[in-house]
Amino acid sequence: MSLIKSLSQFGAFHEMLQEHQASAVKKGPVVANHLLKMLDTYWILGLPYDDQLHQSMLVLCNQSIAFAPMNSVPLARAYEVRSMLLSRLNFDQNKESKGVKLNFRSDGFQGFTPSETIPCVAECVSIHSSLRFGRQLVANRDIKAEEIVMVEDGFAMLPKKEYTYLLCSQCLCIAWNAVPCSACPLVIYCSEHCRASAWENHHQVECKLLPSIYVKSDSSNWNMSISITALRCFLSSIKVEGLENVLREAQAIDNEKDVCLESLISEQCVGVNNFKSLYRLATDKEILNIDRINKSSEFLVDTLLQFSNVLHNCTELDAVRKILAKLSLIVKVNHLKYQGSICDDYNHDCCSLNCDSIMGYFISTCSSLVNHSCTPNLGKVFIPERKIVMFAARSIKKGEQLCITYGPTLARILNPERNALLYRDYNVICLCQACTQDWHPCDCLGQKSENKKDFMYESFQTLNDKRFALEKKLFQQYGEKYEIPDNCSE
Ligand SMILES: C[S@@+](CC[C@H](N)C(=O)[O-])C[C@H]1O[C@@H](n2cnc3c(N)ncnc32)[C@H](O)[C@@H]1O
Repeated sequence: MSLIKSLSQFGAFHEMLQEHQASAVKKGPVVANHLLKMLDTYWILGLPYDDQLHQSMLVLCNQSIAFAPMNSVPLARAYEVRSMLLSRLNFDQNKESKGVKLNFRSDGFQGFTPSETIPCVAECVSIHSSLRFGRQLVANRDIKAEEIVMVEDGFAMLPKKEYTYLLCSQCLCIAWNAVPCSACPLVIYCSEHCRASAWENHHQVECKLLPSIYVKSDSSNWNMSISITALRCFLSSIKVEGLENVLREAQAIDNEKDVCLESLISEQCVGVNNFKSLYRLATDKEILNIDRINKSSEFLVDTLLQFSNVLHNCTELDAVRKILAKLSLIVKVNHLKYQGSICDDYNHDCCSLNCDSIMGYFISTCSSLVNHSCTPNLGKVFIPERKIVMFAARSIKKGEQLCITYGPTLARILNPERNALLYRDYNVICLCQACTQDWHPCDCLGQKSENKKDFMYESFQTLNDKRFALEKKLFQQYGEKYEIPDNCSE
């Protein structure tokens, strides 16, 4: 099954990349038909049908939709096959879109009183800074378990490479409606609305760059997802603020003596999803690593010059290179791994997906100020409309730092592997209590440390239970109730 899965998800695409140059990665009837033929082999193989197989087939079909020219016969054929697959999956399309369209109230979340200065966090949260952890969120009063402490919109999001043709490139919900970009074959959307927003925000330019970015990623160890997310941050910033302003703001921030402190004292720059707040996320310590990604930013600038006119007449190419390198670093250190919602009857999206699976990358500015702990006191859920919600996973005392776990499964991994992963993925040398006091079984010689180990596991369990309970509550309060197909089992 895994061979078939990988074949359907990305294999066909890479096969084509090997055969063609970047310039050839474009829509065309031949490729679209080829993908549909590959899909035919599934039927011929006569594998036992189940939701997972159909899901893999759906991905291949979506690829064909993405590669088919607009208004073409192959596009119509691919949509026909898709409808058949959806009916096999028992996913009625109308029901599906209802399932992911949640009806948020305009007055926000119940029990969430926004802070006056930073509206995306609750009034019970303050921002502090310390030598040990840098910027951090701290409870300014006792917080009860399950209280919501943050509701923030994503700044940029991107599906993981293997989910390119399953998830909406704009909001990361499952792209049941498979709305292709009318120009490039490398993204798929859940709705016309997401397609239009992405086009407006970044894709109008990104669309022309993606083919050469994908080809490069195939032939190097370069972290393509980080770079594309950084590119999206850059493109949406210049869209909103203009290139000149972005260059000016970046230079001003580069000249600041203490970026962390500056962003703490400048209210405008904390908790606002704008270029300044994002660019201030890179700390001096992290910037030491910037050389490692300079090469990829050089490539991005070259690609921007070759395939777009956004840098037309720009004389400060070195400055743009630096901004892109710094944004890549910021994305690398601050991105959160996007997970779908936990499986339950209220969230259809999860029914055929592994709920632990990491499906994409998410970055926003305020969530980036939350440090990691291997015994976290906050949980987080991603909800439709590109939002993240953080909540207290247990009661929290006034003065306690608010922490999440950066990786959903990290707490189950023992040290030293856990620390190695944190360093590799987030540049974090973890100074949380569990790590500094060696709360791991290798050192569990006495009863005391054994208890601590248990506590750590328990805290992870509690976190998951709370996440589950809160998610359920949120969806019940704010999500439109809809009927679940009878055979929609986990
Ligand atoms: C997402 S940022 C969190 C905000 C950060 N403190 C700041 O001032 O920008 C991640 C960075 O915070 C620091 N950090 C986060 N969790 C940490 C931990 N458990 N121990 C030590 N440093 C941590 C590391 O420098 C890491 O690269």
